[in-house]
Amino acid sequence: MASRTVIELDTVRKEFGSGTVAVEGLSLSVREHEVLALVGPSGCGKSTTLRMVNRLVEPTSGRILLDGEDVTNSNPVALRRRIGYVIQNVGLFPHRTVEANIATVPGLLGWDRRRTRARVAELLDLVGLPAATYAKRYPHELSGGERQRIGVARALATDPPVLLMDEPFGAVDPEFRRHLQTEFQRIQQETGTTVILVTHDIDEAARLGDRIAVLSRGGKLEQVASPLAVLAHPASERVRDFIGDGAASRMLSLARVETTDLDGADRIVQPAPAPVRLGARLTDAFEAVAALPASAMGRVPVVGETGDVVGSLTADGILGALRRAADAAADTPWDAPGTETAEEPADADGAAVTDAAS
Ligand SMILES: Nc1ncnc2c1ncn2[C@@H]1O[C@H](COP(=O)(O)OP(=O)(O)OP(=O)(O)O)[C@@H](O)[C@H]1O
Repeated sequence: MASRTVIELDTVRKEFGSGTVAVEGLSLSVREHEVLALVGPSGCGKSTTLRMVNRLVEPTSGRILLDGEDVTNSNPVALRRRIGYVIQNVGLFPHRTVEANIATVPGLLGWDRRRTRARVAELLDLVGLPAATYAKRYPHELSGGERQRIGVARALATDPPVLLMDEPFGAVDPEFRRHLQTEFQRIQQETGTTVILVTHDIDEAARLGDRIAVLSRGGKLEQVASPLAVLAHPASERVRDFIGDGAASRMLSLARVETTDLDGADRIVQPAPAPVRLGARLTDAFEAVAALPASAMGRVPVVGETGDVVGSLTADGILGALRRAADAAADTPWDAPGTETAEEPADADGAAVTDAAS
């Protein structure tokens, strides 16, 4: 899967005046349309890394390229218009309405009133807060989760190709957090925005990230790989420590039931129990097997898209599926450390080939 590099960090270092080295020799590239989750223990340099991309923090050395252009040569204000930024406590202007908050960057760009109003309504719709109810409210008239969504809408106002998110769901309770994560996934898939998401929560990273970059103290890159590869094959003891317990159960929620995991449908004991779907998450398949009555002999029917029974699955089959997924993750070539800055394949015109439907 070849994809264009949108952001490239090239041996970036940040030493603060205090002598603290927050980031050391970090090289990392972010591909178009992907969500790269940046994780690691507290103080490892995640926020500093993010803030160097939009020049809220200047790197001490190294280069950061946005679409091939060194950001240190860009006008910081113009740069920030190309990069949306969402932080944990949102930072909405308290004395401005929701509409005026979202219209901040369009206002700076001199959009006319009609265009701005239409865009605000569109964005409110996108984040599930209808303009008729919310446009004229002030931030203090919103719940924490609603404020968070307005923060996302504001960051997306001028349709920036890149969105930086720093613990965007950190301040909300776990149940609502889950809801916001699902909403974020929908919005990201709809807009195709390239995202760097900082989180200290490995579950959030595994759920939302196309790839996970694990940093250790001093902003050192320990591993960058798909969530399954990080969970199944942690590249170092530090990554293993960061993941903590429960890697296998996390993997269950990432891997899916495939045809190769199934036995024949003829082994299903009648009356057949409720089936699971081909492509279901292994967690769901596992729950279905665990809930079987003794008479089912530990075997659940599996149905295809049309609802036809295509085979049967047991707990052994689920374990096999887990191993298969872990092996496949180890074989994914673009996850291999050190290939991050590899040349992109080029088409006949020399332009980078992207997998985006354009
Ligand atoms: N402006 C600053 N001046 C001096 N040191 C700083 C500054 N900002 C961050 N640091 C230090 O740099 C290191 C990395 O901080 P950073 O905020 O990037 O970490 P983080 O991984 O985002 O942490 P957390 O998960 O706790 O938010 C820390 O040791 C921090 O104290």
